[in-house]
Amino acid sequence: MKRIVVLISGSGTNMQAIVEACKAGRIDGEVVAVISNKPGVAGLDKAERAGIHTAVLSHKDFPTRDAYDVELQKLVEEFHPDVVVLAGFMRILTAAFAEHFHGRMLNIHPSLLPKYRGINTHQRALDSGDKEHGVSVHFVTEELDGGPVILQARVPVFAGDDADDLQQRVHAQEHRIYPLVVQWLCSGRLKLTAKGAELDGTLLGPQGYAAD
Ligand SMILES: Nc1nc2c(c(=O)[nH]1)N[C@@H](CN(C=O)c1ccc(C(=O)N[C@@H](CCC(=O)O)C(=O)O)cc1)CN2
Ligand SMILES: NCC(=O)N[C@@H]1O[C@H](COP(=O)([O-])[O-])[C@@H](O)[C@H]1O
Repeated sequence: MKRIVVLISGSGTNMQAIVEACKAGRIDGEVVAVISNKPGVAGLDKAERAGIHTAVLSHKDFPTRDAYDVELQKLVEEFHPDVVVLAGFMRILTAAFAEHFHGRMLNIHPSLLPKYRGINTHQRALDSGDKEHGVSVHFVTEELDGGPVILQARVPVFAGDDADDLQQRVHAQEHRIYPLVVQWLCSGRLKLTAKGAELDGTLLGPQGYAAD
């Protein structure tokens, strides 16, 4: 049973999907802690209702990004994680933090990477007139949203959509694919090697696993 620590900054619906998958036996793991950089967010309530230890470490209490990440790394390690999951965690992590958890830290990003790294992805897709949008799960490296992509899911963009419409459509796919990838990592099927992301020993393409 792998130990999973989830980092959040907001509503925590992806964290909840992973917790539910663990409890249902679809992930060979247990979420042992949920840590937020923001106090009072709904994701903390969701975790507490699920009986999961929560902690808040506010970046506003630290003079630099490096100082924050040193403390965040100590806090995360208190729970002896096998896997660290970023689930709407809205802080850019330092190279030292990313390296410390190299190969065992995942992120979910609301775009079809490499398109739209960073934030505000739904509006950017709308502004570009994209007819397709989606979500990517990737390993976390120093390069922001640049780590090897593991799995993507696509959603259509309809005329009249606004950013909230896209967010809801993307969220539904996130809750479907993130638990899958977390299980691949927990079960040992997924590894980050010098060649990139490998699933069952097969190197994944630049946009991750392709079912067909
Ligand atoms: N070194 C890395 N850090 C992080 C990665 C990563 O791949 N490498 N993924 C992000 C998650 N993310 C998008 O998926 C993301 C989160 C936050 C930001 C950002 O610009 N944050 C600002 C603050 C924004 C805010 O508070 O609303 C900042 O940190 O100054 C961009 C992308 C997590 N970290
Ligand atoms: N750049 C990171 C980013 O924007 N991540 C996005 O934040 C949301 C968190 O929702 P949740 O808190 O309900 O899981 C998710 O849509 C995730 O893709």
